Amino acid sequence: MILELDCGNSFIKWRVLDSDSASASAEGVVGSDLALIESLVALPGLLLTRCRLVSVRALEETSKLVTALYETFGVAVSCAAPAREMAGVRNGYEDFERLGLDRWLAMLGGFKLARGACLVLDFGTAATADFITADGEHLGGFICPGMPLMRSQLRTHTRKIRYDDAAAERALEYLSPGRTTVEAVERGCTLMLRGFVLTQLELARSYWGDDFTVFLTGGDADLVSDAVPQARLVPDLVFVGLAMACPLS
Ligand SMILES: Nc1ncnc2c1ncn2[C@@H]1O[C@H](COP(=O)(O)OP(=O)(O)O)[C@@H](O)[C@H]1O
Ligand SMILES: CC(C)(COP(=O)(O)O)[C@@H](O)C(=O)NCCC(=O)O
Ligand SMILES: [K+]
Repeated sequence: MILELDCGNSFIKWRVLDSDSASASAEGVVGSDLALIESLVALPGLLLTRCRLVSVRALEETSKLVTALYETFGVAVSCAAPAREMAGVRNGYEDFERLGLDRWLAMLGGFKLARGACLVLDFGTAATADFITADGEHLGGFICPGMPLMRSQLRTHTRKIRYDDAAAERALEYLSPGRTTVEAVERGCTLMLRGFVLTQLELARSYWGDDFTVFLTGGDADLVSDAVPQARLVPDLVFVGLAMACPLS
């Protein structure tokens, strides 16, 4: 069985593939290395043969996790690394190693699925947009605060914005003007994300007309999907790219 990990700034997304790689036999989202190991240990009949991982965390933090996986499961870990070019996509950053690896893998996955120009939008701790032309040239992208960061900035820098997760979830059933603090903040931040999406779409249209594919991924992709009915919602887009960047044979 193959373990796949996507270590973002807030959460580790994991899944276990059967050895034929065809289907995920288990998956989850956890907040720490320890919680990951616990979830995996609790799986009946787990026999890991390989592991591939992408991380946007500090090298030291990632190394710790790699060591813990080796010590617990005896599994060697293959980590995605930056590249100037891969699978027909050319990294557009001045310094290719500085492009977030989750962005890079989502781009590889998107370009493979679209077989043409694409706009890849990822809604995690940060919200990111990346533009790839039909011949695989990465034009660059944009980074702005995602939902978790917008919330926590408001909370940290005001005296009176405080509410719990359950209230936050209820507040997002509608997007009409808020009549409580939680509604005003949750809906306001959601509209910021949607505004971000619409601006990226406008730019993509100015480059490619209607001839491009939009991908939505990341934990908060659902919050914006209504605003882009033509988009492909692909929650595991980073994992699609991870398999391309870390082939295991
Ligand atoms: N099952 C889930 N577990 C945890 N967070 C989730 C889940 N579904 C959606 N989210 C939301 O996704 C966001 C984090 O997205 P994610 O792509 O995991 O971020 P990152 O890659 O930066 O760690 C949070 O705002 C969180 O509330
Ligand atoms: C932009 C990001 C913070 C997004 O991280 P995430 O929200 O997925 O945790 C990450 O891709 C990153 O650290 N990138 C390096 C900076 C860059 O891409 O320019
Ligand atoms: K991510």
